[in-house]
Amino acid sequence: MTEKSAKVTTIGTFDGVHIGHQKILNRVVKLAKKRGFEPVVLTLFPHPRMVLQKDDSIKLLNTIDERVTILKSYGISEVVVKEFTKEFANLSARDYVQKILINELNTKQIVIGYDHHFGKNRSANINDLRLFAEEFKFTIEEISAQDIKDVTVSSTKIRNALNNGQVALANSYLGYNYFITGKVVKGKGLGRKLDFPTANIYIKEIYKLIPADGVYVVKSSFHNRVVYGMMNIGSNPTVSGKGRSIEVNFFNFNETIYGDIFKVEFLKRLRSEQKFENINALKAQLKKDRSDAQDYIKQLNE
Ligand SMILES: Cc1cc2nc3c(=O)[nH]c(=O)nc-3n(C[C@H](O)[C@H](O)[C@H](O)COP(=O)(O)O)c2cc1C
Ligand SMILES: Nc1ncnc2c1ncn2[C@@H]1O[C@H](COP(=O)(O)OP(=O)(O)O)[C@@H](O)[C@H]1O
Repeated sequence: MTEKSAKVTTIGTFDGVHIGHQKILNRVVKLAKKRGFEPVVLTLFPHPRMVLQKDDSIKLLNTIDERVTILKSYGISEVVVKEFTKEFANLSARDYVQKILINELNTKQIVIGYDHHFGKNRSANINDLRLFAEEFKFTIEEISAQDIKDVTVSSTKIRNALNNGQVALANSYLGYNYFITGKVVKGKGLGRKLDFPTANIYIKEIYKLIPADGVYVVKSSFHNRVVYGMMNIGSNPTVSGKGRSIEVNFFNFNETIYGDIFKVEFLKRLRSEQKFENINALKAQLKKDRSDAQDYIKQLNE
């Protein structure tokens, strides 16, 4: 068997991979380059709360596939996703370090926050890690309390912003536009009658956070061409819709896209969802929404 390449490893959930996380990733990438090692992230999935408290109300900013893609886009060469099971939660701190960080990954340097806890019941801390570092011959780069305090963003703040519809604020914390990824499915077939066909987006991951109900300016791409549009999230009260749907009317676009996968980015919130007197009133509002959205896009591209 060939020797595994040496790694600089950081560990965490990194939900959202926001600008605070990006600082840590940059440090990992830089250190790895300096020492000729590979920059690696070890991340756990599902979220411990989903497993230990069987909490399926928990919402995350990224699906696990999105998390891996975004982490790699910041220069991480390998993302190791460890399935968080009850057995995993029961690993002693020592077994976790020896089996996973050393034997599996060949970690030579760990980049970690001063307040990181690990192992069964999260009982071990950075001081324990220092003892393991001597035994297993790796070094530790600690991210200090001050460095962590300097970053005022958090995954929780971003979740709160999105739950309030504040997508522009969320985007400023994320350092990229918040997005969803889903498949185009059949809707009620009313959109085309309104002259506003809408692609209904189905997201299979129930733990993905969907921003607050309302109307948003969005951006996507189709065969490498940028397409803009307007999205409604809600229950379509005017046409007595049931359940929550996510639908986009793309501008200057006329394609049948059922079954296609779309990544859709949120740019700006336009308004709340409303119940209109009748279909004509809804249609008039949709015309105004399109005009507002296009004004915004024009200004964006100036
Ligand atoms: C940008 C946009 C805004 C919308 N706003 C509302 C709204 O405020 N109230 C409402 O009842 N429906 C709203 N709708 C949803 C329409 O009622 C919906 O597109 C129509 O019912 C077609 O549904 P279908 O795609 O399932 O056929 C909106 C749709 C879009 C694309
Ligand atoms: N500009 C457009 N924006 C969104 N979807 C479009 C557009 N032009 C054509 N389509 C197609 O029309 C479908 C939506 O039509 P619609 O009448 O709203 O029916 P349904 O909601 O039942 O699918 C989309 O899934 C897509 O395949």
